[in-house]
Amino acid sequence: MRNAREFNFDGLVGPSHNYAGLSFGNVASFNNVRSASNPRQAALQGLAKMRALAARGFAQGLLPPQARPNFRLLRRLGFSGTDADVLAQAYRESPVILACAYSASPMWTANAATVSPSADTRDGRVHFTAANLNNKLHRAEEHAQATRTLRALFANPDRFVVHDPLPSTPAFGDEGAANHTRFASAHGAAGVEFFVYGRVEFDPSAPAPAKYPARQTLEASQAVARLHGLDAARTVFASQNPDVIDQGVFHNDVIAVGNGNVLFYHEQAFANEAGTLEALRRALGVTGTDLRAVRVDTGVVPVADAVASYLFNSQLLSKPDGGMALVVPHECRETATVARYLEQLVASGGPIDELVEFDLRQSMRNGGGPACLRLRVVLTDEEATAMHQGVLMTEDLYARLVPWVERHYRDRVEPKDLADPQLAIECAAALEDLERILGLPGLYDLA
Ligand SMILES: NCCC[C@H](NC(=O)CCC(=O)O)C(=O)O
Repeated sequence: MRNAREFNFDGLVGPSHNYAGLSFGNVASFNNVRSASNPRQAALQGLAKMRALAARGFAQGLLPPQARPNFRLLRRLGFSGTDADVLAQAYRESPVILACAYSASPMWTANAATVSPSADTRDGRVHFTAANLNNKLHRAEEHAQATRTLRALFANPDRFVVHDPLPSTPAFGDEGAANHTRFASAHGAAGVEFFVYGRVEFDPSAPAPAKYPARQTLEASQAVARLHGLDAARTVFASQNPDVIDQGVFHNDVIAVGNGNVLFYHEQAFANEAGTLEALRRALGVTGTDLRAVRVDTGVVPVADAVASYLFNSQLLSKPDGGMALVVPHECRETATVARYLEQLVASGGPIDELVEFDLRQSMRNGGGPACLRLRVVLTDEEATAMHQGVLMTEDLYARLVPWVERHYRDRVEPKDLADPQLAIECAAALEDLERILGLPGLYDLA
């Protein structure tokens, strides 16, 4: 077994962070529509989490924001003239399309890609597939920059492969790592990759939600597993429970999280709980490991409280000196059932023995918790050395990014501000500076 660590790449929140209510099926996004956002605070909250986890010895990096507004999208949809004309016309004729072009949604990097570490893949390289996110207009073009960014960071072809996204059609709806979990006895050991889907395109009799969209299909998950060269005996596909999708669980990472040999999940997470656990046990058995399932019952935490608090949208981190920490948002303390449950959880003598709490309210109000904000990439020491180093979180990088945020970010953005051509100019200036800070010239294709 190779020595490997799990790197968490958090999305650096972009300067256009706003609340546009774009995600039907995501309760927080809908509830906060058109309220004023604070992009500066959002970015600082995210950076504080990255810094704190890095300071504790967890391997931490970041993924840069994307260029906004997306002028290419606006022009393709027929808005024309100078940049200022395009913004004015879009605001007049379709403010919602303008909001889509301005969304800072790439901050939720769990949706950037699915990642398979080299210990799991046939060719021994780390495989990435950028998610097409085709369910929502404001996210459907993220894959272009996500692919470009991943190829810039993980450029060495002997160690890394960044696949093109799957076809952007409903049959291959792909939301990346938000519906993907990896289990292994240790990060560097061969593991089990677990894909959870919300519907099956070519089997109309398969379970599917009635009210809200299922964003991930089985066909997409299978294609990613094929592309990454995963071993069928160590790959599990499971159906999400369609009833919880209809209660606001738009990704599996709102109701389950896994790490090491631990699955922390809600009793209602899967369409077939017993069958899913059995499949995971069998696959982990191939690696000589036992599954430890930590189940939360509906009677203890109702689904609505799990959705409101984002209990399961937590990061489950193996601590350098043993044990696991659960990284939760403040909202968990404010939800009585969840607060009570968590106290008992860490005192229970089980695998999760510590809580780490962060204020991520700016992101939470759009339905993004600690787990949404990070992409996990397990890297061996050699792979870690081969990647671009400028995005790894250090005290020095933190000290450069805080003043960068303070220089470029507004502390208030309301829907009407998206019509202000000055905001677009500020966003462009921020990214121009960021390319320099991260040592990534040409990261953005702004032509
Ligand atoms: N993994 C968390 C993703 C949250 C994201 N929210 C949003 O896009 C809300 C954007 C808005 O409504 O302005 C989503 O639903 O995909």
